[in-house]
Amino acid sequence: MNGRKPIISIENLTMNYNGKMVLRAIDLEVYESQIIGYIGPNGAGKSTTVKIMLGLVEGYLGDVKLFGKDISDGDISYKKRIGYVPETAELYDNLTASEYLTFVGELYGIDSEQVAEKALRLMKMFELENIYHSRISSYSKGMRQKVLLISSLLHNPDLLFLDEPLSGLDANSVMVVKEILAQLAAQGKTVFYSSHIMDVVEKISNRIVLLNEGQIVADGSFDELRKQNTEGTLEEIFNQLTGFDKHKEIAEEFVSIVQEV
Ligand SMILES: Nc1ncnc2c1ncn2[C@@H]1O[C@H](COP(=O)(O)OP(=O)(O)OP(=O)(O)O)[C@@H](O)[C@H]1O
Repeated sequence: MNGRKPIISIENLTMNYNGKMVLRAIDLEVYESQIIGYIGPNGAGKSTTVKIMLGLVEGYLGDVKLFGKDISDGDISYKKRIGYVPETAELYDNLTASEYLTFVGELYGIDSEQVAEKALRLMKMFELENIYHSRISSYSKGMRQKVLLISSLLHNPDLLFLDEPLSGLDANSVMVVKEILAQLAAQGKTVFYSSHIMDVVEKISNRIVLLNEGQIVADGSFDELRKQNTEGTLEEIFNQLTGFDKHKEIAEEFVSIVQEV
C-alpha cells in the first residue's frame, strides 16, 4: 500500500484451543491512520486475535509483526507503543481515578507529577474533574469507560486496541469519542476496534474486517463492502456474510416459549 510499512502484519495466523480451531490462517496488514472495525459473531475469534497481538496468548502458529518486529522475538518494548481498552476491565475500585491513572502512567514510565496533571486535564475534557479524587467504585459505567479510555492514551500510543469502547457512553460522549478516534487516526495513529454495534462501526471505521468462524470473510471500506454485497446496512451485510437469516424464527419460538405458562 503506497510503499508504506504495515503497523500490524499478520500472516497465516492459526490458533487452536484444545483441538478446536479458533483462527484459521488469517492474513491481515494494517497501516497507519487506519481505523479497523474488527467485527464478527460471538465466538468468531476476535478477542483471540487481539490477545495474541497483545502478547497475552501463546501457542499460535503463523507470524505476527507489530511495527515491523515479530512479537515472539522476546523483545516486548513494542508494548509501550500500544494502548488497550478491554471489554471488561479490572478497574481498581478502591482507588480514585487520580491514583489509578497516575499508577498506569508510571507503569509506562511517565513522571508521576506530569501524568497526574495530564490525567486531570483529560478528565476535565470529559467533565469528570469533580470526581477525580473519588473512588472508582462510586462511578457510573460510562464514567469508568472514560477513565479506561484516558488510561489507554496517557502514554500517547501509536496503536490503540479498543473492545466496545463506547459501551455505556451517552450520545454526546459517543460523539466526542468518535471524533477523538478520527483525529488520532488523522495524526497517524492506528486504531483496531472490536464492536458489535454495527451502525457505529459503519460510521467510525475506514476499513471493516469481518471474521466468521476464524476466517476473514470480508475486508474493505463500508462502501466497498456495500458494492460487493446486495444488502444495504452493515448489519444486513453482516447477516448475509455470516449466513444468518433466522432472527424472525428464533424470536417467534422464543416468545412462544415465554408464553407457555
Ligand atoms: N482460553 C480459552 N480456552 C479455550 N477456548 C477459548 C479460550 N478463549 C477463547 N476460546 C474459544 O475460542 C473461540 C473464539 O473466542 P473469542 O473470545 O476470540 O471470540 P470473539 O469473536 O471475541 O467473541 P465475542 O464476540 O463473543 O467476544 C470461542 O469458541 C471460545 O470459546
